[in-house]
Amino acid sequence: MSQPDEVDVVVIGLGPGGEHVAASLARAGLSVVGVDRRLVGGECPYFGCVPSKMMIRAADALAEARRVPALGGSTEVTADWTPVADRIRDEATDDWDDTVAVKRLEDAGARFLRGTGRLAGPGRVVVTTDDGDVELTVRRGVVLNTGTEPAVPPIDGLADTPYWTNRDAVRLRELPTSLVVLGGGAIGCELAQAFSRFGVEVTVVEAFERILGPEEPEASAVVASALEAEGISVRAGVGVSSVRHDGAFAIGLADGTTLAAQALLVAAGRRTNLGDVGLDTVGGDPSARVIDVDERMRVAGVDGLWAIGDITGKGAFTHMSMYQANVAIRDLTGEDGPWADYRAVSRATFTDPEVGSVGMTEKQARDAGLNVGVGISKLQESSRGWLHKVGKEGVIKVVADLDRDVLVGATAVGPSGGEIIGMLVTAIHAEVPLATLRGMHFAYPTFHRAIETALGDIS
Ligand SMILES: Cc1cc2nc3c(=O)[nH]c(=O)nc-3n(C[C@H](O)[C@H](O)[C@H](O)COP(=O)(O)OP(=O)(O)OC[C@H]3O[C@@H](n4cnc5c(N)ncnc54)[C@H](O)[C@@H]3O)c2cc1C
Ligand SMILES: NC(=O)c1ccc[n+]([C@@H]2O[C@H](COP(=O)([O-])OP(=O)(O)OC[C@H]3O[C@@H](n4cnc5c(N)ncnc54)[C@H](O)[C@@H]3O)[C@@H](O)[C@H]2O)c1
Repeated sequence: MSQPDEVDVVVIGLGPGGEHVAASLARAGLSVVGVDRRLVGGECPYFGCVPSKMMIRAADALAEARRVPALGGSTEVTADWTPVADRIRDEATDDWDDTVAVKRLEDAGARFLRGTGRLAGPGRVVVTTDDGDVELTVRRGVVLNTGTEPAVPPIDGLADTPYWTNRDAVRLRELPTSLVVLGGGAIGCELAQAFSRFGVEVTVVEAFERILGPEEPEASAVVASALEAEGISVRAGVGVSSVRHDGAFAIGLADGTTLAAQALLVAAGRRTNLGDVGLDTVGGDPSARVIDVDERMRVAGVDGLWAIGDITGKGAFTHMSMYQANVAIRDLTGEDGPWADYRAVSRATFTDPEVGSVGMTEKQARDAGLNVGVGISKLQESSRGWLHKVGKEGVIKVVADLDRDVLVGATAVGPSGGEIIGMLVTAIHAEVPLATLRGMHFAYPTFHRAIETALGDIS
């Protein structure tokens, strides 16, 4: 190992946020090294949001075409996976090649090292590359953005089988005839519906009592019945107890039944990449599942260390990684905030119907001891829902803190649920009084007009 290089900032892990931090700080004139052992940009562009949303866009187009007979004519829909597989390769991932992203980073003025980065004591980082170890001394700080890997539960026999994770699912050239999806979270539900719409026979197995566990129960119910109406079998409240593969999968469930399928997709959550980043060398806890950060994204109790993205446990979303990146950039460049605030974190799950949500669920608000009021309206009972006819099911649920007279949480399930939620994000973020919200204009006949009904229902 040669003499350590001295730099201002090292970013270990270049997910969406880490890439943004490295490029922005380099553009601001700091000397920056960005380190990634896989692809610059992380999970989202290559294995996550982007390829999955391309699959979903195509699947939704097929579903809309199949709805034509109920509304105005006839269609014959022949699904073809080839354009989707091609688009993922050509437009999204460059066939899982990050040359463009590396050039973008280097053009911003950062140095890129492909390898595994590890803290090696205060102000020191060692990067293990194919050409040996590179030692770096850091003047200003290290930013961790090491993200997650798919979690694979310790199920009898599973490890010895050719199961897929999201990283395999987005690379498929050809679809299986049948698929079991282990896990009914966001990944499981989104991909289950996309594959089903391309003709795959899909079963979702979810150990918790309902799919989309972090969402409101009303959202889980609407999505579960939409999936079932399309022919997806949803087995909630039962875990997978064994997996065997002998040409095809035999998946044993805890209730004694066995499912047969050509393919198995494991979508059972994520494992944070924190075990091998050398947290122990700076006084951190190497066995921590998530890393504690303050409002400036500084790691609690460790000088000169910032963390952003999924590893902070504040919400495993690209927009969270980018939000926290901007906070860390402000702190590292000596700006005066604004600092991180998580009251109005929003998310969209791109099932059809879509689930948009923000802030607290009713249960979270009650557990927090708030004086809770809840209002609900059903999209299918709104004018727009009635007009929409097929695919009209949905629900708006708002959760209010009656003592403060503001909303603290909301869910919008239905066509464009992820867009409808936008105004409720503003309401919660800006703490708009309920009386002000109730006095607004809501255009007729929009889906978001159902929010007015939900506000009127709060009790
Ligand atoms: C199928 C799927 C669909 C998704 N859809 C959405 C969506 O629609 N909307 C949304 O907001 N979010 C979505 N997500 C979540 C989103 O992908 C992540 O929240 C996002 O990528 C942010 O992650 P991150 O910044 O923490 O890092 P990641 O994207 O996980 O990147 C971390 C990077 O660090 C690197 N790394 C790890 N350890 C080291 C080390 N020691 N040294 C060097 N490099 C290292 C990894 O190689 C990786 O490139 C989806 C995820 C999946 C899997
Ligand atoms: N649209 C989006 O924003 C989007 C889309 C996909 C993923 N994501 C992010 O990625 C994260 C990971 O997604 P995910 O769906 O993998 O995780 P998740 O934790 O949300 O869901 C995993 C599900 O698997 C179930 N499970 C675990 N072990 C099981 C077993 N042995 N048998 C049956 N079920 C089992 C869990 O009960 C859980 O419901 C999400 O938390 C989300 O933040 C976001």
